[in-house]
Amino acid sequence: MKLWRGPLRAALALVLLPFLTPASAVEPISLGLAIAGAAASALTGFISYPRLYCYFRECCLQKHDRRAAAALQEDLDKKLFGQHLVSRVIVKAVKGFLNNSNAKKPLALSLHGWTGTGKNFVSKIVAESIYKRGLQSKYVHQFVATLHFPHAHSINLYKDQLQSWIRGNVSICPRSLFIFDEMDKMHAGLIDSIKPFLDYYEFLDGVSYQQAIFIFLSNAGAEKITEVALDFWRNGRTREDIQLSDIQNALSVSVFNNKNSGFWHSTLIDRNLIDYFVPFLPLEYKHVKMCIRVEIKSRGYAVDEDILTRIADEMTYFPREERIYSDKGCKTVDAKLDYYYDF
Ligand SMILES: Nc1ncnc2c1ncn2[C@@H]1O[C@H](COP(=O)(O)OP(=O)(O)OP(=O)(O)O)[C@@H](O)[C@H]1O
Repeated sequence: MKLWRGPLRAALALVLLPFLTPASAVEPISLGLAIAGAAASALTGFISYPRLYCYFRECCLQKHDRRAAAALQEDLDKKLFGQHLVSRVIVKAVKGFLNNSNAKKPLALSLHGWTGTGKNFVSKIVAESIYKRGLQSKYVHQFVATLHFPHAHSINLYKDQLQSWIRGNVSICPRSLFIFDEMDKMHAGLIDSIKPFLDYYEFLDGVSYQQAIFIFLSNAGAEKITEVALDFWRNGRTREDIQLSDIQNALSVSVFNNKNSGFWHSTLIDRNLIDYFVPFLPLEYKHVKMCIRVEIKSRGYAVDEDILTRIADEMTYFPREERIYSDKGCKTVDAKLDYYYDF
């Protein structure tokens, strides 16, 4: 209870002072001064205990980093389906980074995969593991290429804006999280403007970026990932046999050479500033069913197995002959539920 001693004692003095002193002995001025002093002392005591203060108000570096790493593992294990590589890489990368007080560069993760396979979902889980308010946190910043950087002719303006947004936000909070969605729709060259922030500099103009986290999301490379997954399937090997080394190099090369990737010939890849390329495997029928089940439960309804199967059957699957992978992943599951359940 050491934490409380300072502010508590001051607050107690504030309340008890008029009762402990004979009424006649307390002049209005000294009473006023005493009250002001006690209030100030209580306030400074309160503010000087960051943990307590941050319990009520959001702070940079809010969660204890070890707790954040444990929460991340737990959430991914519980909520993410069919992505053994993702869970493994994200937990290792984020945990290692959060626990390293001497990081030489910010953490940069590039998430790739088919639509609806969980890239945004995982970014949200990462954000929530670090900041209680997750994506709503003032230290988490999300950019969507088609929304924030729509015009090719404004690329120089976007480069300046992007740099000053990042510089400004990291100056306020070193443990800022930046999420770039739709990288495959970003104009080539734009993302290179943030290269200095991802590099191994201790300080740039007095600001250190070494505690920041950058996450890039993209559909680029999805074909490559599917190719590997299909190869395993056709050779009778399980999905869980796929190792990161079976995909990662081919993925980074394909993203680098893909004119529509936003990373086309990017110096971020060229200079090895992306720490991990994280492959999201296409989701199978059984994973779609798991998503539907979660969605039904989250709406507070009893699971009707017939409806669940019907919705999963309605989704479309590829390749045309084998029909193994959902072409929308788990996207649109919630919309289909609205049709079957009379909410
Ligand atoms: N692997 C998964 N495990 C559990 N739920 C998932 C998974 N993938 C997707 N979902 C569910 O589907 C929703 C949509 O997925 P999400 O937005 O993460 O897809 P995405 O990969 O970002 O797609 P896009 O490339 O189109 O942006 C999620 O909010 C989540 O509810």
